[in-house]
Amino acid sequence: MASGRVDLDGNPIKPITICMIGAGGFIGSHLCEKLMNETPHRVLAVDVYNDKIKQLLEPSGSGELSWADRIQFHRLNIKNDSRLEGLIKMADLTINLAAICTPADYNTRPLDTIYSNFIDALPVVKYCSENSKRLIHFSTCEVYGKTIGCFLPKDSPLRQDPAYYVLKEDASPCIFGPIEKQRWSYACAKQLIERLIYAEGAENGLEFTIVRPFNWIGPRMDFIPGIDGPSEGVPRVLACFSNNLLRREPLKLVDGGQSQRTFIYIKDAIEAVLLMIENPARANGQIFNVGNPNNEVTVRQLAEMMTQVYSKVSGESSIETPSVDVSSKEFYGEGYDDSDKRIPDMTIINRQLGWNPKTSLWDLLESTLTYQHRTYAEAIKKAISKPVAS
Ligand SMILES: NC(=O)c1ccc[n+]([C@@H]2O[C@H](COP(=O)([O-])OP(=O)(O)OC[C@H]3O[C@@H](n4cnc5c(N)ncnc54)[C@H](O)[C@@H]3O)[C@@H](O)[C@H]2O)c1
Ligand SMILES: O=c1ccn([C@@H]2O[C@H](COP(=O)(O)OP(=O)(O)O[C@H]3OC[C@](O)(CO)[C@H]3O)[C@@H](O)[C@H]2O)c(=O)[nH]1
Repeated sequence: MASGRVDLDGNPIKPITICMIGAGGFIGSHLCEKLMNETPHRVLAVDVYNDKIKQLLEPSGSGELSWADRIQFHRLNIKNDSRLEGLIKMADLTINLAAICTPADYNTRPLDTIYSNFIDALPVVKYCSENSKRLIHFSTCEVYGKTIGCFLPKDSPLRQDPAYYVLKEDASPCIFGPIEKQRWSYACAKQLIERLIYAEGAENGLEFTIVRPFNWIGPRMDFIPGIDGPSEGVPRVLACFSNNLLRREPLKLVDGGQSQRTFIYIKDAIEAVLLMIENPARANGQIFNVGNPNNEVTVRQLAEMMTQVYSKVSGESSIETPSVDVSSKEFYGEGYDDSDKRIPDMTIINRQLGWNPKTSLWDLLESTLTYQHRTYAEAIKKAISKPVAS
């Protein structure tokens, strides 16, 4: 059955079945929503949790794109579940999103991080290769590590030259710190699984696409400590800063907030993934940076912008001391290190898929912080007003 939709080359797009591993996470939940709302594809959603896709698992309305029979949740841990191979065999395409991917874990739980990002991904690659199934694997921009430019003297004019900092899939080196900086356990595991997938493509004909996300952010990212996640948990920066703003606490700037990041709105990024899904001839064998080079800020600037935007969407004035500096050792513990700057080169994704990001940092923060405020402000107020047990 054709869906009436056409790919970038004008060919009809046939509905397919996708085995999505890690479908219950931040990116997975947005991808499931997009696939259910805008395409006729079926999803076998695999995860240990489903809270973020609950709305899709309820019976849906009628109509052409009704998702009632098109999404099926399979609660399983891919570490140790023999059902995985069967699900991959039932699908035309597997998308692997499952991973430990919060920096607070990389230096404190390096073994879990390496197992999750390398060892646990091995059977997925093997089953896809042995059963001639297409694989879209989620890697990370962290595989680039640090820029070449950061090793130049602080006053070197070459630091301004894009050749020293723009990150290119087919040219940039992967530069990690020493082994005792366990921060790099994640990047290194992701790099090795990329190399394995690439080798399966070269030697055994695996049809693969590797995605390197550059700080995708938006609603449903991670958790708010003490509300829908552990009180002592440390999520990624969007949720850390959201939590501080909701609780009217200063935002914590690690090592002065000098690191630079480019942030992309999750909805822009999901458009790119859908193009990969529906244009296999253009996406197979490729490694894609997916980010927004126009949205670069230092973490300090991000904190300032989030503070302003949150004031606007919540109607609350900001606190007297909006941010404080904290050392990385204090915040993350021993073995933390950081990527200095992350600007994605967009040549390959532009050439293959004609994709470009659209949403400015201000606009994406406005919609995301509106969501954070609506979702969490009341719960935080209640939690704060509860008397502490003596
Ligand atoms: N969000 C970003 O900006 C970003 C940036 C770089 C890379 N990535 C990569 O994209 C992928 C998805 O990231 P995310 O932000 O959605 O993270 P997430 O933590 O929200 O989602 C990961 C999901 O995988 C599930 N999972 C983990 N281990 C599992 C297992 N053994 N069995 C079954 N399910 C398991 C988790 O329960 C979770 O729902 C990850 O591979 C991550 O490394 C994301
Ligand atoms: O309260 C905080 C929390 C963090 N920081 C600093 O912000 C920078 C970004 O941190 P974060 O978003 O948590 O993570 P990274 O960008 O370093 O790494 C992610 O990038 C992609 C991915 O692979 C998956 O999402 C992941 O590894 C950083 O400099 C922190 O130190 C802060 O100042 N205050």
